[in-house]
Amino acid sequence: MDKLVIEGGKPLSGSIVIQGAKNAALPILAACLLAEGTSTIEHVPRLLDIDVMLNILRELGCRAEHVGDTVILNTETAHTSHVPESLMGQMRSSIFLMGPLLARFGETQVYQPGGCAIGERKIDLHLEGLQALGAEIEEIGNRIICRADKLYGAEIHLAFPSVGATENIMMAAVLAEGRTTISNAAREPEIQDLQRFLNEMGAKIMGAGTDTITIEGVQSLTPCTYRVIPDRIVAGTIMVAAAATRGQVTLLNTNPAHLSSLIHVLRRAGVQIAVDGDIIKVGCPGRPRAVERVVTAPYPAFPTDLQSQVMVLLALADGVSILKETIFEGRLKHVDELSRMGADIRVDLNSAFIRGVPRLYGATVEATDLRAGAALVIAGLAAQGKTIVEQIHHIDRGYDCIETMLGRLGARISRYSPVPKN
Ligand SMILES: CC(=O)N[C@H]1[C@@H](OP(=O)(O)OP(=O)(O)OC[C@H]2O[C@@H](n3ccc(=O)[nH]c3=O)[C@H](O)[C@@H]2O)O[C@H](CO)[C@@H](O)[C@@H]1O
Ligand SMILES: C=C(OP(=O)(O)O)C(=O)O
Repeated sequence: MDKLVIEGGKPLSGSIVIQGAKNAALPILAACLLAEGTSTIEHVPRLLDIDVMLNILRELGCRAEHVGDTVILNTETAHTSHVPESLMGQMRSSIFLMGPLLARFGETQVYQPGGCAIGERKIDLHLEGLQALGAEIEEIGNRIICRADKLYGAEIHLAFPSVGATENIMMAAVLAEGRTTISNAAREPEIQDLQRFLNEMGAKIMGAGTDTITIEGVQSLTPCTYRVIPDRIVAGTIMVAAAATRGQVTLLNTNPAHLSSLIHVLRRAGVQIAVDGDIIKVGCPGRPRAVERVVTAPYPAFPTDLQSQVMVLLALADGVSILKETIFEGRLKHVDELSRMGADIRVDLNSAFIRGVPRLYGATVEATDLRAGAALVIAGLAAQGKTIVEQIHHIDRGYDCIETMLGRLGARISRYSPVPKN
């Protein structure tokens, strides 16, 4: 198993171009199935999750190439709507295939998706949405069989603004007969990106970015060329790393509007941030201040995917902060690892009470999930001494060579791969 070895204590400095968004690219790649032919998707990061998505698409009969950051995907040859269990289990985003496969083939067989162990992560809202469009769903153990000779537009109210359920319903409804309305829809920027992509293929969708999305079904879609938005979570991770190491970093190719809740929190912590078009400059010359209360919630509120990274900054801040996680019930596992590095954090239910310490100390720690892993890397960069982060396959799901990216900013970080046995 690969590990990251970090010599901490060096402020990050320099500039960096932000990769394309994993959480936008994954549903867009699945949505390519809706149009038979070759789509070209640009700005697709090179990540484990993207590899898994492309492998699933190949298994379905598509031809997929990932050259640089461009994916060329021919879906014309797709011949099955059955996703193998072993591939479904490799990530959460495999569930995005359900809507497009149902819309294209009139039936699909999938399994419960895998992914990071950050909570129960049910898929009931996905299934209820597809049922409302006319699908019959049979669950046999882990297996889910979904059938609909035809899909019909419907009014769907989500009990919770689930990102994945909103996207799956959009993808299924796009070829349904009539109008679908999703109320209490998720408003994340990745949903707006999916709307833009589907509309580019000929769909008629309005309202992404608000809590009501309207989809007028169309007969067919045409493949297109599309560029994925920048990854706001990777950008946010770098911003926090710059602040935690008291460095000075310029981020290029960002969408600052997508980061406004983080920018607000960082400014409250005393971090200096300047925004100019798609450029964000972050500097933190002194010790950050505690932030009384940060609560994760659906967009545009503070994102759960940046909770663990910001915890590291608050662990080093002057004073006591409270960080409350409201999206995933199991997303505070990094607290134990940060405590091993000297952080003073107490967890009560879904809230972390963080008493800032002047410094963290290097230790051997384990990434328990993707963003927890990113947080431990930030902690290692800011800490005194050597940190070894294990189980970094989680990090590789979402960051395109994190060590190269941080190395360009002056970080002393390297990947250790065990020598293969003969
Ligand atoms: C690939 C992708 O885009 N992943 C993101 C997506 O995940 P994902 O789409 O899985 O997140 P959701 O918004 O669906 O989940 C949010 C909450 O709703 C619950 N829920 C969800 C669906 C459902 O059918 N039933 C149900 O109860 C989940 O258990 C969780 O507690 O949004 C999350 C919340 O912003 C992010 O952390 C993930 O990075
Ligand atoms: C939780 C995440 O991803 P996924 O939904 O793919 O598990 C994430 O990107 O932080």
